[in-house]
Amino acid sequence: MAGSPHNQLEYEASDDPYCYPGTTVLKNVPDIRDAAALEQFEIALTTQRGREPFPSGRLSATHYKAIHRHLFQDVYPWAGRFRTVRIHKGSSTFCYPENIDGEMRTLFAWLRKQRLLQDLTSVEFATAGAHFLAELNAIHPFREGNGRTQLSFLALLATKAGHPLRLRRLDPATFMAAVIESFRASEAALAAVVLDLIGLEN
Ligand SMILES: Nc1ncnc2c1ncn2[C@@H]1O[C@H](COP(=O)(O)OP(=O)(O)OP(=O)(O)O)[C@@H](O)[C@H]1O
Repeated sequence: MAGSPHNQLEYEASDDPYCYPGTTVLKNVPDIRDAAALEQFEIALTTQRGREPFPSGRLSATHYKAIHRHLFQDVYPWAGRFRTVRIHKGSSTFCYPENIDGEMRTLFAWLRKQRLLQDLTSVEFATAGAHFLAELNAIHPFREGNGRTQLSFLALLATKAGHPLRLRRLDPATFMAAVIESFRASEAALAAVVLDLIGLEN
């Protein structure tokens, strides 16, 4: 999450049109050319935007884009728009750009069919919420900012479903390990993290 070490987690992309030529620094609104300075700016501005009310919506794919746009509007000119390049992290290759729109439609149709995960027990919500997060992460629709958008959206979903998240309990390293595990093998660890965030009170 914001502030996590980016060393081996950085996207690897050659000739990435999102970056300044010959660098891995993403082109950005204030035209910052230094990676560390950009990271600091990004954390500061997205934290500030994260404290503001989020755009309202129907918890749809369009709403998901609006949340990314809200968080990253000061940082990236493409905030709120799906990526057009292939990306991977470590050994995980995310959805090819030509399939993102269709995969997002399929995932959000599933979410609607599941009635936005309402009327579920805590354990049921955690299991379904983890599946939703795992799928979202496998799609990774944005060039940057997927983690923060995933969690912001899950928090909205959880509140609407009556299981508000206590995000102060989130341990970024545990969360990331569980997300990576969900990509490779099992969603169980991620469900346990979500359950811990909502508690067992209902
Ligand atoms: N090797 C990996 N395989 C699958 N998912 C990964 C891997 N490494 C990190 N992730 C997940 O990718 C998401 C982060 O994506 P991205 O870097 O686009 O978001 P961010 O908001 O910019 O970063 P962060 O979440 O670190 O603040 C997190 O959910 C993280 O757990």
